[in-house]
Amino acid sequence: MIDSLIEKIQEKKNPTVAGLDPKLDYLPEEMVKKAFDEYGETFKGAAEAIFEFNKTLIDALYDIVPAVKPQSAYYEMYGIDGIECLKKTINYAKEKGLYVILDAKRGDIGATSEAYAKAYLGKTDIGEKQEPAFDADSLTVNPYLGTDGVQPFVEQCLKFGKSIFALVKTSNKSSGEIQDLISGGKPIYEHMAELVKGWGMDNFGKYGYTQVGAVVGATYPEQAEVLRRVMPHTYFLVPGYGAQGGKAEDVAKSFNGDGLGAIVNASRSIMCAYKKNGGEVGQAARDEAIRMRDDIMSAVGAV
Ligand SMILES: O=C(O)c1cc(=O)[nH]c(=O)n1[C@@H]1O[C@H](COP(=O)(O)O)[C@@H](O)[C@H]1O
Repeated sequence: MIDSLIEKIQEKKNPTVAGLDPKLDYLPEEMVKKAFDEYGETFKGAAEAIFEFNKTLIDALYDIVPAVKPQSAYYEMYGIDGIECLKKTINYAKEKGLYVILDAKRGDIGATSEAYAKAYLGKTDIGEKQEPAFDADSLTVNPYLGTDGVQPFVEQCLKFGKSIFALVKTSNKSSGEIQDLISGGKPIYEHMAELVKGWGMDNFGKYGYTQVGAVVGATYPEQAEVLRRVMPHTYFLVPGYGAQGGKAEDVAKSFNGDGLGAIVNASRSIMCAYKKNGGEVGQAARDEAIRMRDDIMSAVGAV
């Protein structure tokens, strides 16, 4: 439920999410060496090192951030061992009370989206039984296949109390190639915003937000301002703060007047803070997460 994310944001007074996008290069050398000494230079060794890194980050952050966002690609890279590490990371974060937004940007024709939706948010049918496979709280979804590709995710959200964030205006430099094209007098991302709004219509939570959120990049503040008006009841996931250059005053455009409405992601700037600022991984990540929280809160006002 988006309500559960909102409550965690309010409890921590922090509208930010820490991205868990772990490349081996981001890990301290001794952490990688220890795992390689035990398991060799193998996917298993890499996955063990990454889980250790994620645990260190989660332990350092869970009492100050409401959510984490593991990016699936950084785990898929290490095959089955990487996927297992992703699942262990999801479980560990949930045990620590964090809301887990799995960033896998899924989306396909309806039938295949249904399989993705069951895999990541709902439960898989096995004979008479149903088992959760990944059991994330939320999933990023690529909605550019249209309504039939998104509806199965919405159904699983309603059935199992989950949420999704659909890509509307992405943070990357080429996002305008398609998303900014004008059609029928307005940009494609605005058409997408109207669809996202419609998909969420039937399921408002108690704080007035729907289970169908939108991804709106921190790097496009003018567009965010428009999108905030088009989708007043939609929660925004705002990536692009920090490493991609988004600033607090930029992300502030994605919030509503009540200080709710958006959660801002940073991955590299938190994970790799120890490389830039010195100190150990966990403490440096915590210091950066606190700095980011205070920076954004001062631009947004109270949560
Ligand atoms: O869906 C996302 O999270 C996402 C959408 C988008 O438009 N831009 C974007 O950067 N992301 C993700 O947000 C994270 C940004 O990471 P940093 O640039 O290291 O903070 C990565 O996991 C990206 O895959």
